[in-house]
Amino acid sequence: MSFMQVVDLKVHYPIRGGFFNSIIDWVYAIDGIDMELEKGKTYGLVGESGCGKSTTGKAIIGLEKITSGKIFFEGEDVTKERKSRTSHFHREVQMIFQDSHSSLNPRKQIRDILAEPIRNFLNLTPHEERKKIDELLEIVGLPSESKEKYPHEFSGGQKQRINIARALATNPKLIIADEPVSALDLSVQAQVLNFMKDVQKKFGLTYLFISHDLGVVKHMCDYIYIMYKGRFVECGTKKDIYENPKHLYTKRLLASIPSLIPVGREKRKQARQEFEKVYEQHIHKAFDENGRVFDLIPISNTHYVSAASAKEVV
Ligand SMILES: Nc1ncnc2c1ncn2[C@@H]1O[C@H](COP(=O)(O)OP(=O)(O)OP(=O)(O)O)[C@@H](O)[C@H]1O
Repeated sequence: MSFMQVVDLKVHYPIRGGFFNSIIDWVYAIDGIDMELEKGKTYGLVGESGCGKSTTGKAIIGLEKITSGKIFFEGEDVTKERKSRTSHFHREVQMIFQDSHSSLNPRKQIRDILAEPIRNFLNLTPHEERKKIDELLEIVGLPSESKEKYPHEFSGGQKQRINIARALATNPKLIIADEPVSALDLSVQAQVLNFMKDVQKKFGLTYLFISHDLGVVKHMCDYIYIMYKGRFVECGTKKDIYENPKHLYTKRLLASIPSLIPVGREKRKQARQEFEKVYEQHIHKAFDENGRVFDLIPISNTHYVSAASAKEVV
């Protein structure tokens, strides 16, 4: 039994028009995709804007109406609409979105934001609930006093940590992360990505990581699906995709990353030597939330990772 399986999934949106507002055409947002996710791994879903990535995430979690196909979670058929899915599914599968700000209710204190999923899914006493909220804040590296505050009192990176804390509140097994760092400043992106990796290790989470950025996906994912116009044109391990891309579209996407981390053993060796030489010039200093300095290195035009993990990859 696979952890999660998506079979021939289609989501088609009708386009209405004319005098009677009848259906005049269809958008084939997802047009027959198959996926198989294994527990504890990170899967990347990559492609350019409009190719159907977000629709895939939303269809899996039940926020989009499925035209046809099947979704199985731990052997259970969960293809039906979200409201008809079991509370087991709602508890075990969570989603975080790009816009960390608008996904937090500005009128609620952090304590109430985190209490909501706890009250919906876990049967805790008020004392246990308070303890759980403190634990969640500790996991995401925020001080306990944060629970008295409101979302506007936090930075973008801290807000995304609160979103992650909320997603973790129900002890999920799968987190679908839709562009979780693309709205954040570059130095904060690396912090949040590395933090997500730590949380994954700690709780054995599976991630479905949606991104248009192959640099970020390379840093995060074990297995990658390349999406183009509602279909997968290629899928494979990180090594398959980056070292031996088959489809022209994947090659084009890869070519668009001016990467410091090239493909192929020989080239990597050269790059390591080069890396050591130019390390000092490429390094960017950043500060974490506790004011500690750390080094960042660019992996694409728009994304940075910590220099320590870039060294590992090169
Ligand atoms: N509710 C809707 N009604 C009609 N068309 C839609 C709807 N939602 C999405 N679409 C269309 O479906 C296609 C896929 O959209 P989707 O948001 O999944 O793409 P994406 O790959 O996530 O893009 P981005 O990276 O820009 O978020 C697009 O052509 C989009 O315009």
